[in-house]
Amino acid sequence: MKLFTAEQIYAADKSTIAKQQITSDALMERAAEQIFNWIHSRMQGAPVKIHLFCGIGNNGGDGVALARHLKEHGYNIAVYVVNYSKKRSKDFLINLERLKDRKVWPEFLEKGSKYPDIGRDDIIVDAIFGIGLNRTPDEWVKQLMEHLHVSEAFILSIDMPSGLFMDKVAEDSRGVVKSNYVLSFQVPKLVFFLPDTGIYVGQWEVLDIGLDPEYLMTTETDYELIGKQEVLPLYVPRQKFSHKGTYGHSLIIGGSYGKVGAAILASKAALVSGSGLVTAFVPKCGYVPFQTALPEAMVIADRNEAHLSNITFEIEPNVIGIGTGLGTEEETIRAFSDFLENNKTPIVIDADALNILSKNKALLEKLPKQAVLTPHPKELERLIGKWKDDFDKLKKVKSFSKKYDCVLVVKGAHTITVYDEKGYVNANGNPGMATAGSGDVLTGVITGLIAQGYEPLIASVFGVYLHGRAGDIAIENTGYQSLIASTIIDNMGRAYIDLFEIPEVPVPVEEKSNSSRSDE
Ligand SMILES: NC(=O)C1=CN([C@@H]2O[C@H](COP(=O)(O)OP(=O)(O)OC[C@H]3O[C@@H](n4cnc5c(N)ncnc54)[C@H](OP(=O)(O)O)[C@@H]3O)[C@@H](O)[C@H]2O)[C@@H](O)CC1
Ligand SMILES: [K+]
Repeated sequence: MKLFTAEQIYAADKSTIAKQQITSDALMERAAEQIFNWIHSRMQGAPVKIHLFCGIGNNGGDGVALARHLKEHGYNIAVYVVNYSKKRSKDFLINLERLKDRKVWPEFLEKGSKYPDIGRDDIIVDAIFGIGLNRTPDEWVKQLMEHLHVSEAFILSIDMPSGLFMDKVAEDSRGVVKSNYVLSFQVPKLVFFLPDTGIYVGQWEVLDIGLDPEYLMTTETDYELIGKQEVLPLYVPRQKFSHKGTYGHSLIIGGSYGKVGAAILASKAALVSGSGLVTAFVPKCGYVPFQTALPEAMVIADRNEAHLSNITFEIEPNVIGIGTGLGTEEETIRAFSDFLENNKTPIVIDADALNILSKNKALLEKLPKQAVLTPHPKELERLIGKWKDDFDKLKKVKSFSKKYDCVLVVKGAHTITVYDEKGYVNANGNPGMATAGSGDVLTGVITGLIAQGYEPLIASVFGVYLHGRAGDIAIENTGYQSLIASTIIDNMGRAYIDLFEIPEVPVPVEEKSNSSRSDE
C-alpha cells in the first residue's frame, strides 16, 4: 500500500472531484457515511454518550457531518466546535447549517471556555485537525487535548490523531491527541509507523472513500507499506526439477567465544528460509557446538580458538551473512578488513560487523554493490550519526544508501528497508520479537533469500515480512514474553504457508468492501 504525502492526498481529492463529477461536499459526505457505518455496526444504537470535537476545516466538517448521521439514528451526542481560527472551510459551514437544521446546537469552544465534562465510559470523536495541520496548536487547544486525555474516555480520531503533522514531529507532545483508534481515509499515513509519531496511534484502519483509483495507482510515493499483498508477487515458487544447488549456498561468518549461538541462529534461519546449502565460518570453539546443534550446516573453523582471525575459505558461496556474534577483537577487525578488501560476493552485514564499519568508515567504500546492512537503532546511530527526529533519520539513511549503494534495513517496531530514495515500511511483527537473537534470525533469513536468487532489496523487504509474520504466528502459542528467537525460526515454514492461506475468519461483507484492517 502506498503511503502518500498530504499534497498527494489533496491532489487525489481534486482529481476525484473532477473525474467523478462530484462536489467536495459530496466527498465529505462519503467520508462521514463511512465513519458512521463503522461506528453504527459496532455500537448498534447503544446509548453511550459520544462527544464530537470538531475543528473548523474539513476534518471538522467530517466530524459535524458524522454528528448529523449519529443524531438521525438516535445516538446520544454532544457537539463542540473548536474555534481555533476564523477561516472556516466551505464544507464545514455547509455541514454546520445541516446540523442546525436537525436542531443540534454545537457548543463553541474558545480560549478561556470551560471544557465539557467527559465520563470515562463515554466516547470522544476527535475531528479537530486532519492532514491540514501546519503549525503547533495554540496553548488553549493543547489544554483541551489534555482535558480529553484526563477523561480516559475512548478516543476515535478521524483521519489522523489531531495535532499530528504529516511530515514532521510535533515539538510538544501535549499538542497531539493520543488516539485509541484512527479511521484514516483511503490510505494510512507514514507517521503511523515511525517511533516518534506512531505512539499517538493505538490502532488504525483505512476507510475507502472512493478516491480516484487511477491517481492512486499511477502516482509514485517515497514510502510503501508492506503487507501480504505486496510480498506475494515477490515470491518465487520452487521448481520440480531442481536440486539443493539451485537454491544457493549461504556462508554465515560470525560467532566468538560465548556468542556462537548467534551464528547458529543465523545459519538455521538461512536454511529455513530456503537456502540450498549453508556453511558457517566460526572460531574453533564453535566447531563442535555447531555440528551438534545444526547438523544440516557445514562448518569451517578459523585457526583461532575464541574469535575470528583470518577469514579465508575455498568454497564459493553466492551470498555471505557476516557479523552475528562476531565480537570486535583487534584481530577480528583486521580479518574483516582484509576480507572486505577481496570480497565480491553479495553480503548481508549485521551486529559487530556494522560496529566495525562505523569505526572504520573507509571500509564502507569496499562493500560490494547493494550490500544489505541491518542496524538496530544504536548501530544505525554509530553508522550515520545522531538525528534530530525520525524524518531527519530517514533523510540521513537515504543519503547513506545512495552514497554507498547499499540497502539499509532500519530495524524497529516497523522496520523500514531503504534503498536509494525509497522506503518500504513493514506492517507486521510484534513486541515479543524484541528478544535476544531475533536480529540474528533476520540476518539469516535475508541471506538465505539472496542465496535463492532474490535481489538484495527484494530479499530484505520479503525477509523482514517473513520474519515478522513468523513472529506473529509464534505468539499465538507463546504470548509476547515467552517468544524466543528459535521459535521465530520454527515458525518460518508457517509464515511461507500463510502467504497462500485465505484468512480463517470471514470478514462481514459490508466491512470487507469498505475497509482494510491494520491487524491483518
Ligand atoms: N483527503 C480527502 O480526499 C478528503 C479529506 N477530508 C478531510 O479533510 C481533512 C483536511 O482538511 P483541511 O485541509 O481543511 O485541514 P484540517 O486538518 O481540517 O485543518 C484546517 C485548517 O486549520 C488551519 N490550521 C493548521 N494548523 C493550525 C493550527 N495549529 N492552529 C490553527 N489553525 C491551523 C489550516 O488553515 P490555515 O489557517 O493555515 O489557512 C488548515 O487548513 C482531512 O484530514 C480529512 O479529514 C474529507 O473531508 C474527505 C475527503
Ligand atoms: K483528527
